[in-house]
Amino acid sequence: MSATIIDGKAFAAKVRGQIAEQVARLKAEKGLTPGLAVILVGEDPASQVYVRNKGKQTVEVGMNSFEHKLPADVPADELYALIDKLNADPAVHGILCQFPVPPHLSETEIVARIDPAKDVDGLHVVNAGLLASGQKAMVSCTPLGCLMLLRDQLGSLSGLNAVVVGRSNLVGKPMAQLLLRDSCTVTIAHSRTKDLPEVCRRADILVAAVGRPEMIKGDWVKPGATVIDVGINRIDAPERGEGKTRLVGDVEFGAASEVAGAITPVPGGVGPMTIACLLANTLTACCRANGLPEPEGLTA
Ligand SMILES: Nc1nc(=O)c2c([nH]1)NC[C@@H]1CN(c3ccc(C(=O)N[C@@H](CCC(=O)O)C(=O)O)cc3)C=[N+]21
Repeated sequence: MSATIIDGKAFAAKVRGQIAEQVARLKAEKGLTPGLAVILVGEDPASQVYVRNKGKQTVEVGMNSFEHKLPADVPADELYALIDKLNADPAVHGILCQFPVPPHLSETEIVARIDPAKDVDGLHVVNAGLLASGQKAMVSCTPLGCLMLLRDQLGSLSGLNAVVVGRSNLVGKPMAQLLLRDSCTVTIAHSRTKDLPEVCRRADILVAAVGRPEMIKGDWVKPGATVIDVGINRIDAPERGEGKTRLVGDVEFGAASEVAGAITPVPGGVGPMTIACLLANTLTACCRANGLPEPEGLTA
């Protein structure tokens, strides 16, 4: 038996199409253009690529993209002054500071400085609290993207056993909250979990977000389960030639896809959904800021 491969790239393109339609309507009917500000500190090459892709896709769906590049040694005060300015700017509906930042800056303090209503990463404690207490929040892009893929694949998630491996504030914890909200029975597991393979084997929905290449083995997967692989790990690929690398997930894809009912690949799975949901969150923030109804099909 071979699993359905969930095409996150195609699904993300569809979501971006829906966003573009709603952005066009917002412009025509209300004269509003959603705006996303992205702050990049320093010149990390991988971050530069991500930020460029985000900017490109933001413009493609008809939104305004504001990029702010700061030197690696920017004093914290200057960064905060920029965030304050963006918080106060009515043309900016979403603010994202690309992580990681240089060690003299604190990610926690940066996130705390962003207006929760503009926190399209969903990292502010106010958003974490709103989500946990079942209220309207900004939800982290990656878990939101995973939820969209799961709903598309399974329809109702009600009553299913979901196991989330990983407990980060960015993915594991908000993912668990969203699954709980969709009436799953949720287990949050992690690297210290006793009998992790056994816990994973009980999962109808298995979300892997540990950041360790191919840690989740094929025989940890329940036959027919839906597997969402959040990991994006670059590993050496000497078989492709000297010095070459390739991307793998947190799941041993080959073996798992023999057992699972459906599985996301890496690349082409969750990654593209993360950026699509960043745009979705920016549209949502714009609607909320202007007292308009929530965009359709793009929120948790
Ligand atoms: N404040 C903040 N928020 C973030 O959401 C954030 C961040 N900082 N820092 C870096 C990570 C990483 N991240 C990715 C988004 C999309 C892909 C993606 O689209 N990946 C493609 C291609 C990957 C490739 O070819 O390199 C795929 O999986 O198919 C990957 C990684 C968002 N991040």
